[in-house]
Amino acid sequence: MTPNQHALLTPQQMTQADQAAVVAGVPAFRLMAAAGNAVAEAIRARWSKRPVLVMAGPGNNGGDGFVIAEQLRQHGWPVTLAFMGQIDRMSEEAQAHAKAWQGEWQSLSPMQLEGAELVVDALFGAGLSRLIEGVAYEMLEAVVQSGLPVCAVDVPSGLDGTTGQALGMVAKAELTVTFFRKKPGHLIWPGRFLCGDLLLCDIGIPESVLKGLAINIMENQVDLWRQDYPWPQQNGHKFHRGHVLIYGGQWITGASRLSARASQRVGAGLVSLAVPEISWPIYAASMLSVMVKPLGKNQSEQAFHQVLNDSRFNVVVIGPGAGLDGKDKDRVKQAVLGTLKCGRACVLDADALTAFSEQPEVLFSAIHGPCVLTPHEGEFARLFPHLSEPSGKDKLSRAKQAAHETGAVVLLKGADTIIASPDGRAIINTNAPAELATGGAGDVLAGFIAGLLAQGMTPFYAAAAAAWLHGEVANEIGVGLIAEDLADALPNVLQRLKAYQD
Ligand SMILES: NC(=O)C1=CN([C@@H]2O[C@H](COP(=O)(O)OP(=O)(O)OC[C@H]3O[C@@H](n4cnc5c(N)ncnc54)[C@H](O)[C@@H]3O)[C@@H](O)[C@H]2O)[C@@H](O)CC1
Ligand SMILES: [K+]
Repeated sequence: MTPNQHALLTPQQMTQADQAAVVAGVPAFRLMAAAGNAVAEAIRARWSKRPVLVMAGPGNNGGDGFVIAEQLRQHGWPVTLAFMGQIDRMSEEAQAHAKAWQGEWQSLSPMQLEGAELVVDALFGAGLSRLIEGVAYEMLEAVVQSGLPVCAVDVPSGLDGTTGQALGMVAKAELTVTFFRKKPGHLIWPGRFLCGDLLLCDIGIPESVLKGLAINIMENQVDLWRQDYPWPQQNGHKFHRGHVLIYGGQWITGASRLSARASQRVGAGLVSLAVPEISWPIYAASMLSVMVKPLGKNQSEQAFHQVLNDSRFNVVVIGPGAGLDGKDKDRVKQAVLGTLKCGRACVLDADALTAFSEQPEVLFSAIHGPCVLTPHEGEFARLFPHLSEPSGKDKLSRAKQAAHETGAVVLLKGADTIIASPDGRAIINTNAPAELATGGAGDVLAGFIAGLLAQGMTPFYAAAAAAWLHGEVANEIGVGLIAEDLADALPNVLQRLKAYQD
């Protein structure tokens, strides 16, 4: 991935960026001044003049705090500065800014909240290295209890900038001001919630420093995959736009139909559904431009393999409504293994994942080609029990590890959907509204991914583009959304995307 404005830097990479900027000739003192000034400006833009408590910690986050305190004081704000640490053990630039602070400071204590109407949280930022304990814990706890608005500098103190997890205690911010690039922890829950509104400020770090950082985490934005987006070509033909084959179940017939419509809407040239003969009339009666293939009377576990022999199908979707009862489960497993064996690109969702929960390694060892797994947390836990939530591992690491172990692109769903590639890259999706948590939305997502894969996008970018489109259509529809609406709202979103592209 080419690092751009959507690159996400871990706190360690941010520190490297900071050091590289200094090497490139930007004095550390100036960076800190710019950071503090940016926060002070954001505070003045958001809040009216009021008594403010600035909590400054022992590192450079605290250094920023001294700059903010002085800036606000110069603009006539009543400022109390509560410091935790030793000035003479701070970095040179932080010491210089601490000396430039014209007021007094007191040792950090919850007592200082008395009379404050705003709290600036500059205790710990990128340098947080352990659980919040002791006086810092008591202070943050008192801030939470006070209910006062908080402006966090870089990250709310106690929030791990890499994982989005709280280490001990975090006071939720109303506004978080960060610098140069966002961090993954700003976007992953609960981090996204704890940051409140996030403001990204330029503090004079040159873009060139990005080249020296091995950046492999990005926020999902159009610029990431717009070059690869498969717009229909004037001289194109439906056979150039791929043919998606979707496995339909016997009992739950809506799910795979939602996937089919989504694949069509996102531009697949042709879409076919392979369904049990007994359910064929239901499928066939409700689909017009989707071809519906009956899987034969006996519906043996091999029936799907015969359909797969047709090499025009270049992408296969298995899972939505596939079924897990009785023989269904074996049929689903055989369909998945057959698809993987013949090297077809595939999207495996829902029942296709759960079908392997007793023997996930059978699935994993069969994956050799382009494959996207789209679990929600429950399905993920069944396939990767060692990586499930109680493991204590954060969502980004879990998705990355799962991609590494399986060789598939793993799209781990949620408000902060993560798309992880086996090569270590990851994209965090941020545009999904709460309305998307509704039955059938995942089936639509699987269809979007398959439709993009069929048109030649790579699995990683197909999954990213699909997740973004999915969020965007949901935002367009808003409250009252049901899964049926999603595919049909896509044309508007695609037209806007195309206009932006042109
Ligand atoms: N990276 C950049 O480009 C810039 C960074 N700046 C600021 O510098 C910050 C990073 O500074 P530092 O690397 O000094 O790190 P921090 O200021 O975040 O904290 C490091 C200090 O906190 C202590 N500490 C860590 N976790 C603790 C815990 N749980 N309890 C008690 N003490 C703990 C460490 O021992 C160390 O003394 C950024 O977050 C940002 O606010 C800005 O000044 C300007 C530029
Ligand atoms: K902070």
